[in-house]
Amino acid sequence: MAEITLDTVRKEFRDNSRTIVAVNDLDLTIRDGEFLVLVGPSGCGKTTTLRSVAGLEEVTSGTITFGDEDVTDLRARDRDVAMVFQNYALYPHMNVERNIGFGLRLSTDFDSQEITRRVEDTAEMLGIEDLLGKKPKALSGGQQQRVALGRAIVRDPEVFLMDEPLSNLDAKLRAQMRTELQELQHELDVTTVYVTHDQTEAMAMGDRIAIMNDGELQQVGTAEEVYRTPNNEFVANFIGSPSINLLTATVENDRLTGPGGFSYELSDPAPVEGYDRVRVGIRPEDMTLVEDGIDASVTVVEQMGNENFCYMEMGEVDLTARIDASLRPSPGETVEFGFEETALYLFDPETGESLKTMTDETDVSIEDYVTQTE
Ligand SMILES: Nc1ncnc2c1ncn2[C@@H]1O[C@H](COP(=O)(O)OP(=O)(O)OP(=O)(O)O)[C@@H](O)[C@H]1O
Repeated sequence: MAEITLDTVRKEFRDNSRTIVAVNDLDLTIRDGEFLVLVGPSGCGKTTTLRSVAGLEEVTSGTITFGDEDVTDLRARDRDVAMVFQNYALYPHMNVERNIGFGLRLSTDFDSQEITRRVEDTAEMLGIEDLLGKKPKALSGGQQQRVALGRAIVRDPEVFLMDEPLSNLDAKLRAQMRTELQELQHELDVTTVYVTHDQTEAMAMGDRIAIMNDGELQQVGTAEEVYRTPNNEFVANFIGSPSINLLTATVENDRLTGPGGFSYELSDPAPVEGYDRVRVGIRPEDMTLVEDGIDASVTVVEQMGNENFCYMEMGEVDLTARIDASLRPSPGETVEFGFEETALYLFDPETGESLKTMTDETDVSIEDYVTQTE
């Protein structure tokens, strides 16, 4: 087991005469035994960060340590890590047993009895002991993914690194494998870094989530922390599905005034003191339709089964509210919406920094959130 520390890790690529900063002085600690999910939009530097931890990229500057050991200059094969990629990279001509044992056979550390024992134990752990004689092409996507995992587990590494390992699976299997992988990781207690661009997957799986944008770490925290107390507008907007509603409002005394008649009097104006403009965020799940709220015009209502998504316009701002399944306003109808002030997010209009610490007083738990949005 190992705690992984990235200290001011920077990775630049040269592309013709241009310098691309893929990872910009990243500080991050992954705790011993933790399942940390690295998430962010395409090109934000997730894979480069993971490959740097693996030793597959040489960092431009900064240090990476596993426990007390500085591994920055160690080659990949001298770091005790196992990687699982989205393309399973199984050897097509080898059966499952040989695929799982391949890495062990290359090493001089294991005799054939030990290899057989380890492969059988791993296959049993993954529920694929009946498939040991089969070739990859005879396996389903989920089974192939288990074999790829088996190849990583069998080595009993200090660190697991996974890059979108479930992205080739269909939605149902992906959801099932998420749970299995999480259970397995907790059972094995191996420090794990898991990369995905899917925030729902990140929320569902990570002990903690590290959100990156443009090579920079935006926030690290539990699902609940990044959802309820985002550091900035980027995190608030990236986490949540459908996305948070955002608008710019002017501030006059205690009153926020925005597009299309948005008007709201803050009972606690302290966060916006000194601002004449702020960015306001309201999560779709924090909005309710009420009788004496703020006007918006309904455009579409999407029925989701256990609830409805109500899409609306308020001046030039598009809004989404998650409303009760029994409520079905008609397109074109003017409705009124409300929210609790504690559920309001406020951001600096220039820097995007959060202006308030959210309190967790709304009734949507993270568990509800994850199941509802799948
Ligand atoms: N070998 C390379 N040479 C030049 N530029 C690179 C190289 N590898 C990555 N980059 C650039 O570095 C930045 C970060 O890329 P990276 O693959 O780490 O992002 P990512 O968040 O993993 O994206 P995705 O989710 O699309 O895989 C991008 O701008 C990418 O184009």
